Amino acid sequence: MQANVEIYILAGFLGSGKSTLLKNLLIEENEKNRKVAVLMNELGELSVDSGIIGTDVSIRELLNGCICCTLKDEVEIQLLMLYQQEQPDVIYIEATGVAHPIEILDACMSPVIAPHVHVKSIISVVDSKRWLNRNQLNNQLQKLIEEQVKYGDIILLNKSDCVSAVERAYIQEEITKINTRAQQFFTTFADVPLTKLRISREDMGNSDNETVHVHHHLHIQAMTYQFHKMLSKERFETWLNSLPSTIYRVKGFVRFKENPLVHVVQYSYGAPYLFGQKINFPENLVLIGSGLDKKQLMMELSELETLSE
Ligand SMILES: Nc1nc2c(ncn2[C@@H]2O[C@H](COP(=O)(O)OP(=O)(O)OP(=O)(O)O)[C@@H](O)[C@H]2O)c(=O)[nH]1
Repeated sequence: MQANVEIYILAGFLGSGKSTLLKNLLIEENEKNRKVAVLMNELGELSVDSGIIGTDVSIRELLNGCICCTLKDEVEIQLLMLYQQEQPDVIYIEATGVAHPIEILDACMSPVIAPHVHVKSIISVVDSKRWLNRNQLNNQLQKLIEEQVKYGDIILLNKSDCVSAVERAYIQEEITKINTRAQQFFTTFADVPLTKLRISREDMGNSDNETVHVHHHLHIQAMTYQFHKMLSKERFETWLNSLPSTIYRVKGFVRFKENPLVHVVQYSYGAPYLFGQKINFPENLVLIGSGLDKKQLMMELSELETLSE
């Protein structure tokens, strides 16, 4: 069976250095002979020099919209196509500067593609100078920059050449207050070896019907559950309605005993939505949240299957 494709999400505010980082990573991947694909949410940002990055990089661009909102479905299609047609070892996703990390992860973890990918980390690139001056931005953008930091697994404090040593210490202190767990690196022109960005994965169990794709270090986590049996609709709805607020998203396909149709499950920040449809999809569920108690959730879902027998 084909191994799960690694995914790295490159997030960070406008002009922070995402494309610079991507170029560095592609050069290094080329030296390592790994097969790489790139999903970009921007036009013409990457000047593709195949002499440097190699010719074996599949680049897909998602234009005219944002991958974390209007182009979410497009992300799913592109990832699936890359997985099926190119079979890369790794996919780098460069989001726009205004994309929110949770929404990007949501877009990558569609129930169809989730079983085949492994989101290794969200790398948030911060423009150090911009960080210091962020109060010049409107409240919404300030919040976004802080959320990009809050949900990053690895934070590159880039453009460190533009700030003093004292400022660097101050930035580090501020960033640590917002995100205590992320690894931080000061960089100039996003120069950081790939090995520092690869955090090892810790799987949570290995049973047949569960796969965990995101490392426990990740602040926003995702998990996939594969159903093998039909459920009681009532029990499932009760479970869905009892989820804690730390679970932001649940989505997937479920089959109920009471109804022959596969049901699409959509749950976003507390609001559940179920509807039957005639197309068949693999019956699995993706959950996204922070501090997911994966073992507990696995148990609850498994119980829903057995109790519905
Ligand atoms: N001085 C300095 N400039 C940098 C550094 N890193 C990147 N730049 C420059 O900053 C500009 C923006 O860098 P990009 O890599 O395009 O940033 P981006 O995050 O992809 O930008 P958007 O796609 O617009 O969001 C470019 O002109 C880079 O050459 C750095 O560490 N120091």
